[in-house]
Amino acid sequence: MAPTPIFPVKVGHIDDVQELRKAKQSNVPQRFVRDMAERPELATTVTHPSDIPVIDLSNLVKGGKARFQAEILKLTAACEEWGFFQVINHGIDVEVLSDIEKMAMEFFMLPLEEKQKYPMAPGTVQGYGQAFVFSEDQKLDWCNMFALGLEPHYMRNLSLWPKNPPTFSESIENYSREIRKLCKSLMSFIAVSLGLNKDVFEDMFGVAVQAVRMNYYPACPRPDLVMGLSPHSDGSALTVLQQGKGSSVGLQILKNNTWVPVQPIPNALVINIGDTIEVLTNGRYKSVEHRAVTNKEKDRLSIVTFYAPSYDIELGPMPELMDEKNPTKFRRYNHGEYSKHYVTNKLQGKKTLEFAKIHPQASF
Ligand SMILES: O=C(O)CCC(=O)C(=O)O
Ligand SMILES: [Fe+2]
Repeated sequence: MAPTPIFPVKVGHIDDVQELRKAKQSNVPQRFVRDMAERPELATTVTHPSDIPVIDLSNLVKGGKARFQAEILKLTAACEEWGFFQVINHGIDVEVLSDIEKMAMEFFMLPLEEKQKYPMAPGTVQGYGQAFVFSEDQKLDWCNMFALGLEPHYMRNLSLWPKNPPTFSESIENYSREIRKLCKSLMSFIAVSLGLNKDVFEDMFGVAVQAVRMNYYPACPRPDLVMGLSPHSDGSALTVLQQGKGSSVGLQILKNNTWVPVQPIPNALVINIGDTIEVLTNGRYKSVEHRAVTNKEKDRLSIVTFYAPSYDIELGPMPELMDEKNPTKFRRYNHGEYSKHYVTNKLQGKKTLEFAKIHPQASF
């Protein structure tokens, strides 16, 4: 079952951040100003970019036994300790990556009236606007999004694309096909890293759902007061994130209570573990909270693909990964229901995973 819109929701007036940027004001409207505790504290963020693991996919795909084993160990550590890594030598043509970026920027640079022909309704992540806004008093992110729920039949959703010239359809089709291949291959290596059969996820997921979201963060006069994208974990199994060339550094992940920026590596893709893998592995690999911050001078683009099981699939921790010392932490549930829960709640750290958590009963 695919996520369905919920109505009616009163979200109040939502300023378009690109239009605010064009107006060149030195301040930001109150609805974007975070309460003290939620402000990004840009000055105190650590910068150890080299800490975030880098996985060389070529070692896994064609590396020979020794290199394969060594890279699998790196992957295990990356998933266990970080939940995030950057993948290099992923085999995706740089043109495929640059095409989608170009196309996304062309879209965001269209006049507002054009973009608003594809409005994002509350409770869906489809079209242009601000997702995850559900009340009039909710603070807004300094971000514009354009999202396409691609599922397996993504052509259907391409009609959303303005003008839809063949090159646009082609770029997004190529991109999605390549990212799907990458996700399948990463899922198989993740299975191996857990000591499982390499096809276990592929067999379990059915026809995997894929959605792409393009996030555009215009430069902001007060990056210290606003959030580009609120802290959250992803509801997917795996997320593939492309940071736009020449964009400002904006993605940060929460590690040991500190926000660590992810420095873009040219042509690398950022991968992160989503809630679904956390559930399947009974918490061995965790989805990690992340957020985006803005920059005073530079804008930023990210293109994000969420890869998840088919909506009909029932999920829960895998028996192979549980034992007496590691009893079940999550209940079984239908993945479509989880997705619906995810898109109909505001982004708030790892709160959405509460949906699946089992809280041990006090025994009497
Ligand atoms: O723009 C980014 O780097 C973060 C995007 C993200 O986390 C998301 O779209 O889920
Ligand atoms: Fe995310």
